[in-house]
Order: sequence, then C-alpha cells, then structure tokens
Amino acid sequence: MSRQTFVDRERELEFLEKGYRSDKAELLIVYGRRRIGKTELLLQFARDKPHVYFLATEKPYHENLRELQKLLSEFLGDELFSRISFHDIDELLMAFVERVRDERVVLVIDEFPLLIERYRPVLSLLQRAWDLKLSKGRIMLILCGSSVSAMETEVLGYKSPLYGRRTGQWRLTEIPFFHIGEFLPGYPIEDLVKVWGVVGGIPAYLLKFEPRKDFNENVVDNVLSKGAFLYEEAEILLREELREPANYFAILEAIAGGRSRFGEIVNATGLDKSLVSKYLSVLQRLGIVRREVSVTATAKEASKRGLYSIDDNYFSFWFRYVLPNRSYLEAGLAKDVWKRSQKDFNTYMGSAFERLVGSPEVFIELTGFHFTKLGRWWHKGEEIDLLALNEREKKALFVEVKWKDLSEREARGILRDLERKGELVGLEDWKKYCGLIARKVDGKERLNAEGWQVWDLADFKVPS
Ligand SMILES: Nc1ncnc2c1ncn2[C@@H]1O[C@H](COP(=O)(O)OP(=O)(O)OP(=O)(O)O)[C@@H](O)[C@H]1O
Repeated sequence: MSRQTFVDRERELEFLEKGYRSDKAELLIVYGRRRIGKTELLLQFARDKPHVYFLATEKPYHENLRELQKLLSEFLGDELFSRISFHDIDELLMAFVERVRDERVVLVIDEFPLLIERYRPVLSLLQRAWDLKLSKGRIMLILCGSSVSAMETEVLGYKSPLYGRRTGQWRLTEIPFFHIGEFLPGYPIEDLVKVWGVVGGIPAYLLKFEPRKDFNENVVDNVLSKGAFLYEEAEILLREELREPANYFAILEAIAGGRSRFGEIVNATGLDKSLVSKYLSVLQRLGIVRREVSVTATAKEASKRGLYSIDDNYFSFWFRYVLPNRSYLEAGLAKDVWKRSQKDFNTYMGSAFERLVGSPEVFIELTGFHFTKLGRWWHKGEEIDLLALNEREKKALFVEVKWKDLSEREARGILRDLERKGELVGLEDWKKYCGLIARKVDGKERLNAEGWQVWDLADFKVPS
C-alpha cells in the first residue's frame, strides 16, 4: 500500500456522512490535538461533495473574512459576490446561504479558534447567522480546531454563544494500533509496537518514520537528531497550547521519570500542591496525562489514590529521552544517546506495552473477553497489570503483561503468582481466569491447554 493512502477513520467518516445524509442544517464541531489528522479527514469527507474549505490564519479578522468571501464567491462562480462589502461573518454567511438556496453545501472552517482569538464577537455573530438563517437551510457547517482548550470552552462550553446550536461533535483521537502497520509496510509486529511506544497513533508522526529504515535508525534520525521535526515538536505544541509552559514541563518531566503519585510529583517539582493539582487537571483535559485508579476502588478511594502517567506516547518519549539528554543531542550525539538508552527503553516499553494491551480495543481484539470494567489493580503493595471484570456474568480475567521473551518455566511462574494475587482481589463467587500477555512465550499451546490464557505478539493481527 502506498504511504500516501488514507488510513482508517471509518467511524469518523461514518459520523460525518450521517450528518450529511440528514439533509438538514448541521453544525458539527470537529476537534483534536495538532497533527492528529483533522484536515485530512475533512478533506477526504468533502472531496466528492459540493464544499468550501476555509483555513483561518493568524492574519487580522477582516483579512480572514475577505479570504473566506473569495472562496465562497469562487464556489458560487459569481465574481460580483466577491465585490460586495460585508462587515462581518454573519452577513457574509447569510448572503452565501441565500445564494446557494437549497443546495447541500459543506462549509469547513478550519482552525476556527484563530478567528476567535482575532475577534471574539465572531462567536455571537455566528450564533446570530445560525439562528436567523443558516439553521433554516441545508448547509453543513463544520467548525474545526486544534486548540482543545479553546474548542472545549469557547465553542462547546455552556457559556459559549454557540452552546446548544451544535448538532454533533467529534474529538478526533489517534489512529488505532491495528492500523499503524499501514504507515510502515513490511515492519515486523515487534517494531510496530515500539513505533507506537515512541509516537503513538499520530498520522503526521507516523509518516516521518520511513519503512526503508529500521526502527532504531528512524528514532535517531527523526526524533533524537537536532533539527528533526520531532526533536522540538513537543516543546512547540506545549508553548502553543499553554500559558506557563515551564511549570508544565517540570510536571511532565517528573511523570516521565516515573513519579506517578501526586505527592511524588509535588516533591520532584517543588511546586505548590494546589498549582500541581490545577496543572494536572489541565494536562488531563488535553489528553497528555491520565490518572488511573485501581479498577475495584470505591469512589472514596478513587478520589484519593490516583496514579498519573503520560497518556500521549510522543510526549512520554520526548520527556524521557529528548529533554534530559538535550546537551548531548545538541552536540550531535544522538546515536550514542540512543545506544546507552537501550536498557531503559526496554523498561519504558514495558509500561507502553501495558498501556497498549490495556486499551479497550486492543484488549478485546486480542483476548475476546467481554468486560464491563478494565484496568490496573493494586492494593497494599500488590499489583495486577490488568484486571477485566464482567460484572453481569461474574467473570474476571487477571492478566500480567511483560515486554519480554519468556520461557515456559518463567511464564508458569508468573501465572501461578498471578493466581495467588487473584485471590487477594476478593471476588469470592466469581469465575476467575489467569492470563499472560508477553512479547513472546515459549510453550504457549501447552500452557493454554492447561487452562491458562496466554497471548504473545504472534497473536496480534495487524493488516499492512
Ligand atoms: N488517516 C490518515 N491516513 C494517512 N495520512 C494521514 C491521515 N490523517 C492525516 N494524515 C497525514 O498526517 C498529516 C497531518 O494531518 P492533518 O494536517 O490533517 O492534521 P491536523 O490535525 O489538521 O493538524 P494541525 O492541527 O497540526 O493542522 C498530513 O500529512 C496528513 O496527510
């Protein structure tokens, strides 16, 4: 498959097509992290439909307005339209809808938060246009943006003038793991898992990795080398989205370095508790950090005992390997840094692999176990990597996850210990199963025949 091919996004396209088929006026909000593929998705969707795609820029509001007017008049094939003087976006859009009459037109306004930044009243003007005219016609208006905070507060929030007008919204997330092989044809599954550990499912980053280079070469050339796109990307994105990046940097570096409890993060950063708590909630909202609680925790326990980790693999990798090694990397020592990071990277991959197989889609695809709850379990110094509960059928699957090649003996040892830990969870009258997911397990068939549930990378079905 060619590298330029559009990958997956089936659910997203279906969501957009459904809106299109409604044949009524639609106001859809599409947003998500930078480089996640918003523009590409919207262009794919709109390409075989009458559409206007407008990308807002940093220029002043009125220049943006003129640009939009130019595109709309080109669509109408009406030069006169481009010469009318419109004061504001509401007048322009209402006049456009008047002209297209009953035609079903898709109008995409990309980077919408830039317009808001330039001219806040744009929100109420759009509301006015929507209420007076647009909502009564057949336009499909899609507002798109990469600033998650701006889209969630200014556009979707209940204080927004547009609140209640939208007919649907979609936060675009990463390309699912089982599709990333399509970006790197020929890559073995083990390397795909590592690629996922380094850049996650972000299309723009996956495209930087070249299939003709091996994994290590790609990491050195595309992430660790001064001047490479991914060498500074994390910093650029955080500066763009956050007002006080220095404190966020300190927090992310602490978490990337393995501090997962609130107190540990406070100690490592030296920041005030209330500040750390505020910053952590912003980072959670942005999808950069996640807070986990033990899967069987009560609401009271959950509010106290959370563990923090970086949820965005690229940030996780960058804060662990780029930032702390900056002086070496600046001096052109990327290869050396990577060579001496190998052992640590294996540990890093241990947590990445746990996150991968603990994501609901991958877990269900691999194990076929239907659960109502899935997550890590811990209590008094004992820990189980994954516990899947089916509360309706009272079935539990305990799973240990290892980024290792295990002998049959090692695997059996891990499973027996897991069986012991499983008894500590206290699911007395439940049916319990013990499982193991590892990079490779010798004697897998024999273990499965004994009643254990064992999977390794050979069980991952990745199309490429
Ligand atoms: N589903 C996909 N399959 C293949 N390539 C993709 C896919 N989605 C995006 N890309 C590619 O990834 C890159 C980034 O995508 P795109 O520009 O659409 O992201 P974006 O979310 O609009 O980014 P930004 O917010 O930074 O402008 C582009 O080169 C695009 O062609």
